[in-house]
Amino acid sequence: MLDVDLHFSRGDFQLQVQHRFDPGVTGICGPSGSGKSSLLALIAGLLVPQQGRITFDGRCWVDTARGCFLPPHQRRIGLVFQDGQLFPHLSVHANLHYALRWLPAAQRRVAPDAVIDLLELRPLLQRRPDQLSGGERQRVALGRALLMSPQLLLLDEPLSALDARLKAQILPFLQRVRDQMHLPMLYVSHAPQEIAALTTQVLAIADGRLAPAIAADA
Ligand SMILES: Nc1ncnc2c1ncn2[C@@H]1O[C@H](COP(=O)(O)OP(=O)(O)OP(=O)(O)O)[C@@H](O)[C@H]1O
Repeated sequence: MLDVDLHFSRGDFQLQVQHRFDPGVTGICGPSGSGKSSLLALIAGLLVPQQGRITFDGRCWVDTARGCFLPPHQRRIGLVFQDGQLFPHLSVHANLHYALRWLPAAQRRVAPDAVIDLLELRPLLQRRPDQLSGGERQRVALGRALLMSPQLLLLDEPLSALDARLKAQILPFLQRVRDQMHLPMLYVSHAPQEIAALTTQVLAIADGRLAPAIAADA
Protein backbone atom coordinates (compact mmCIF):
# COMPACT_ATOMS: atom_id res chain seq x y z
CA MET A 1 0.00 0.00 0.00
CA LEU A 2 0.87 3.66 0.18
CA ASP A 3 3.70 4.71 2.49
CA VAL A 4 4.44 8.38 2.96
CA ASP A 5 7.27 9.91 4.96
CA LEU A 6 7.97 13.42 3.78
CA HIS A 7 8.62 17.04 4.48
CA PHE A 8 7.30 19.79 2.22
CA SER A 9 7.40 23.54 2.73
CA ARG A 10 5.97 26.43 0.75
CA GLY A 11 6.41 29.90 2.25
CA ASP A 12 5.40 29.70 5.91
CA PHE A 13 3.49 26.47 5.42
CA GLN A 14 5.18 23.24 6.53
CA LEU A 15 3.81 19.75 5.89
CA GLN A 16 5.35 16.88 7.82
CA VAL A 17 3.67 13.52 7.23
CA GLN A 18 4.69 10.01 8.13
CA HIS A 19 1.95 7.48 7.54
CA ARG A 20 1.26 4.03 6.11
CA PHE A 21 -2.23 4.16 4.59
CA ASP A 22 -4.58 1.21 4.95
CA PRO A 23 -6.22 -0.31 1.91
CA GLY A 24 -9.85 0.80 1.76
CA VAL A 25 -11.12 4.35 1.92
CA THR A 26 -9.21 6.79 4.12
CA GLY A 27 -10.99 10.01 4.96
CA ILE A 28 -8.86 13.10 5.44
CA CYS A 29 -10.43 16.06 7.15
CA GLY A 30 -9.06 19.28 8.56
CA PRO A 31 -9.50 23.03 8.49
CA SER A 32 -8.93 25.15 5.43
CA GLY A 33 -5.24 25.63 4.75
CA SER A 34 -4.17 22.64 6.87
CA GLY A 35 -2.55 20.88 3.92
CA LYS A 36 -5.10 18.37 2.61
CA SER A 37 -4.79 19.30 -1.06
CA SER A 38 -1.02 19.68 -0.76
CA LEU A 39 -0.77 16.13 0.59
CA LEU A 40 -2.82 14.74 -2.32
CA ALA A 41 -0.75 16.77 -4.81
CA LEU A 42 2.46 15.35 -3.34
CA ILE A 43 1.10 11.81 -3.61
CA ALA A 44 -0.01 12.46 -7.19
CA GLY A 45 3.40 13.85 -8.10
CA LEU A 46 2.04 17.34 -8.85
CA LEU A 47 4.22 18.73 -6.05
CA VAL A 48 7.69 17.55 -5.06
CA PRO A 49 8.74 17.27 -1.41
CA GLN A 50 11.97 18.86 -0.25
CA GLN A 51 12.73 15.68 1.63
CA GLY A 52 11.37 12.19 2.03
CA ARG A 53 9.88 9.14 0.37
CA ILE A 54 6.63 7.89 -1.08
CA THR A 55 6.28 4.24 -2.04
CA PHE A 56 3.30 2.30 -3.34
CA ASP A 57 3.30 -1.48 -2.99
CA GLY A 58 7.04 -1.21 -2.48
CA ARG A 59 7.64 0.75 -5.69
CA CYS A 60 9.43 4.08 -5.32
CA TRP A 61 7.40 7.10 -6.39
CA VAL A 62 9.65 9.64 -4.68
CA ASP A 63 12.85 9.28 -2.75
CA THR A 64 14.76 12.51 -2.43
CA ALA A 65 17.80 10.74 -0.96
CA ARG A 66 18.07 8.47 -4.02
CA GLY A 67 17.00 11.03 -6.61
CA CYS A 68 13.95 8.92 -7.52
CA PHE A 69 10.86 10.69 -8.89
CA LEU A 70 8.16 8.82 -10.80
CA PRO A 71 6.18 11.29 -12.95
CA PRO A 72 2.44 11.61 -12.27
CA HIS A 73 1.27 9.72 -15.38
CA GLN A 74 3.34 6.69 -14.38
CA ARG A 75 1.80 6.46 -10.90
CA ARG A 76 -1.58 5.27 -12.25
CA ILE A 77 -3.61 7.49 -9.96
CA GLY A 78 -7.20 8.54 -10.58
CA LEU A 79 -7.91 12.12 -9.53
CA VAL A 80 -11.28 13.71 -8.91
CA PHE A 81 -11.50 17.35 -7.84
CA GLN A 82 -14.31 19.57 -6.64
CA ASP A 83 -14.94 20.69 -10.20
CA GLY A 84 -14.68 17.60 -12.38
CA GLN A 85 -12.78 19.54 -15.05
CA LEU A 86 -14.40 17.83 -18.00
CA PHE A 87 -13.52 19.00 -21.49
CA PRO A 88 -16.45 21.33 -22.27
CA HIS A 89 -16.41 20.78 -26.05
CA LEU A 90 -16.44 16.97 -25.85
CA SER A 91 -19.41 14.66 -25.26
CA VAL A 92 -19.55 12.51 -22.16
CA HIS A 93 -18.53 9.54 -24.33
CA ALA A 94 -15.50 11.41 -25.66
CA ASN A 95 -14.57 12.70 -22.19
CA LEU A 96 -14.61 9.14 -20.88
CA HIS A 97 -12.64 7.71 -23.76
CA TYR A 98 -10.09 10.53 -23.69
CA ALA A 99 -8.64 8.79 -20.65
CA LEU A 100 -8.00 5.66 -22.67
CA ARG A 101 -5.95 7.36 -25.39
CA TRP A 102 -2.97 7.60 -23.10
CA LEU A 103 -3.27 4.21 -21.51
CA PRO A 104 -1.36 1.35 -23.17
CA ALA A 105 -3.66 -1.61 -23.87
CA ALA A 106 -1.62 -3.84 -21.55
CA GLN A 107 -2.45 -1.57 -18.61
CA ARG A 108 -6.22 -1.49 -19.19
CA ARG A 109 -7.89 -3.38 -16.40
CA VAL A 110 -11.26 -1.67 -16.34
CA ALA A 111 -13.81 -2.21 -19.10
CA PRO A 112 -15.50 1.03 -20.24
CA ASP A 113 -18.92 -0.64 -20.32
CA ALA A 114 -18.53 -1.81 -16.72
CA VAL A 115 -17.79 1.74 -15.53
CA ILE A 116 -20.60 3.21 -17.64
CA ASP A 117 -23.06 0.75 -16.11
CA LEU A 118 -21.70 1.10 -12.57
CA LEU A 119 -22.17 4.88 -12.66
CA GLU A 120 -25.33 4.76 -14.84
CA LEU A 121 -23.79 7.00 -17.47
CA ARG A 122 -25.29 5.35 -20.56
CA PRO A 123 -28.21 7.79 -20.95
CA LEU A 124 -25.75 10.70 -20.77
CA LEU A 125 -23.14 9.56 -23.28
CA GLN A 126 -24.10 11.90 -26.12
CA ARG A 127 -24.49 15.03 -23.97
CA ARG A 128 -21.89 17.72 -23.45
CA PRO A 129 -20.89 18.80 -19.92
CA ASP A 130 -23.03 21.97 -20.08
CA GLN A 131 -26.05 19.71 -20.57
CA LEU A 132 -25.44 17.85 -17.29
CA SER A 133 -26.29 18.62 -13.66
CA GLY A 134 -23.39 19.16 -11.26
CA GLY A 135 -23.90 15.67 -9.83
CA GLU A 136 -23.91 14.08 -13.28
CA ARG A 137 -20.71 15.94 -14.17
CA GLN A 138 -19.03 14.54 -11.06
CA ARG A 139 -20.20 11.03 -11.96
CA VAL A 140 -18.57 11.46 -15.38
CA ALA A 141 -15.38 12.79 -13.75
CA LEU A 142 -15.36 9.75 -11.48
CA GLY A 143 -15.91 7.47 -14.48
CA ARG A 144 -13.06 9.09 -16.36
CA ALA A 145 -10.76 8.61 -13.38
CA LEU A 146 -11.76 4.93 -13.12
CA LEU A 147 -11.16 4.31 -16.82
CA MET A 148 -7.50 5.13 -16.26
CA SER A 149 -7.36 1.74 -14.45
CA PRO A 150 -5.90 3.49 -11.42
CA GLN A 151 -4.22 1.65 -8.58
CA LEU A 152 -5.14 4.51 -6.22
CA LEU A 153 -8.00 7.01 -6.32
CA LEU A 154 -7.55 10.50 -4.85
CA LEU A 155 -10.73 12.50 -4.31
CA ASP A 156 -10.37 16.14 -3.25
CA GLU A 157 -13.73 17.39 -1.97
CA PRO A 158 -15.52 15.87 -4.96
CA LEU A 159 -19.00 16.77 -3.67
CA SER A 160 -18.37 20.13 -2.07
CA ALA A 161 -19.71 22.14 -5.02
CA LEU A 162 -23.02 20.24 -4.96
CA ASP A 163 -26.14 21.05 -2.99
CA ALA A 164 -27.45 18.60 -0.39
CA ARG A 165 -29.86 16.91 -2.83
CA LEU A 166 -27.16 16.23 -5.43
CA LYS A 167 -24.73 15.08 -2.75
CA ALA A 168 -27.28 12.54 -1.57
CA GLN A 169 -27.71 11.35 -5.16
CA ILE A 170 -24.03 10.78 -5.84
CA LEU A 171 -22.96 9.27 -2.49
CA PRO A 172 -24.41 5.84 -3.38
CA PHE A 173 -22.32 5.84 -6.58
CA LEU A 174 -19.17 6.46 -4.56
CA GLN A 175 -20.21 3.64 -2.24
CA ARG A 176 -20.64 1.35 -5.27
CA VAL A 177 -17.15 2.24 -6.47
CA ARG A 178 -15.81 1.50 -2.99
CA ASP A 179 -17.62 -1.84 -2.77
CA GLN A 180 -17.10 -3.09 -6.34
CA MET A 181 -13.77 -1.72 -7.55
CA HIS A 182 -11.68 -2.59 -4.47
CA LEU A 183 -9.45 0.40 -4.99
CA PRO A 184 -7.63 2.18 -2.20
CA MET A 185 -8.95 5.73 -1.97
CA LEU A 186 -8.03 8.90 -0.12
CA TYR A 187 -11.09 11.03 0.33
CA VAL A 188 -10.68 14.66 1.40
CA SER A 189 -13.80 16.29 2.74
CA HIS A 190 -15.07 18.82 5.26
CA ALA A 191 -18.38 16.98 5.52
CA PRO A 192 -18.73 14.52 8.43
CA GLN A 193 -21.68 12.74 6.80
CA GLU A 194 -19.65 11.98 3.64
CA ILE A 195 -16.71 10.80 5.71
CA ALA A 196 -18.99 8.59 7.81
CA ALA A 197 -20.78 7.15 4.75
CA LEU A 198 -17.69 6.26 2.78
CA THR A 199 -14.54 5.81 4.75
CA THR A 200 -13.02 2.92 6.65
CA GLN A 201 -10.56 5.07 8.58
CA VAL A 202 -10.33 8.78 9.19
CA LEU A 203 -7.28 10.99 9.58
CA ALA A 204 -7.27 14.58 10.70
CA ILE A 205 -4.74 17.07 9.43
CA ALA A 206 -3.90 20.26 11.27
CA ASP A 207 -1.05 22.65 10.50
CA GLY A 208 0.49 20.17 8.09
CA ARG A 209 0.52 17.25 10.56
CA LEU A 210 -1.57 14.12 10.13
CA ALA A 211 -3.08 12.12 13.00
CA PRO A 212 -5.86 9.56 13.46
CA ALA A 213 -9.17 11.37 13.95
CA ILE A 214 -10.98 10.76 17.22
CA ALA A 215 -14.21 9.59 15.56
CA ALA A 216 -15.57 9.36 12.02
CA ASP A 217 -18.42 11.71 12.86
CA ALA A 218 -16.37 14.13 14.95
N1 LIG B 1 -0.20 27.64 -5.12
C1 LIG B 1 0.14 27.99 -3.87
N2 LIG B 1 1.15 28.84 -3.66
C2 LIG B 1 1.52 29.17 -2.40
N3 LIG B 1 0.93 28.70 -1.29
C3 LIG B 1 -0.11 27.87 -1.46
C4 LIG B 1 -0.55 27.46 -2.76
N4 LIG B 1 -1.59 26.60 -2.60
C5 LIG B 1 -1.77 26.48 -1.26
N5 LIG B 1 -0.89 27.22 -0.59
C6 LIG B 1 -0.76 27.32 0.88
O1 LIG B 1 -0.39 26.02 1.36
C7 LIG B 1 -1.08 25.75 2.59
C8 LIG B 1 -1.86 24.45 2.48
O2 LIG B 1 -2.86 24.62 1.48
P1 LIG B 1 -3.79 23.41 1.01
O3 LIG B 1 -4.49 23.86 -0.23
O4 LIG B 1 -3.00 22.17 0.95
O5 LIG B 1 -4.81 23.33 2.24
P2 LIG B 1 -6.23 22.58 2.31
O6 LIG B 1 -6.26 21.93 3.66
O7 LIG B 1 -6.43 21.71 1.13
O8 LIG B 1 -7.21 23.83 2.26
P3 LIG B 1 -8.75 23.93 1.73
O9 LIG B 1 -9.58 23.07 2.64
O10 LIG B 1 -9.05 25.38 1.87
O11 LIG B 1 -8.75 23.47 0.30
C9 LIG B 1 -1.94 26.98 2.89
O12 LIG B 1 -1.21 27.79 3.80
C10 LIG B 1 -2.07 27.67 1.56
O13 LIG B 1 -2.22 29.06 1.74
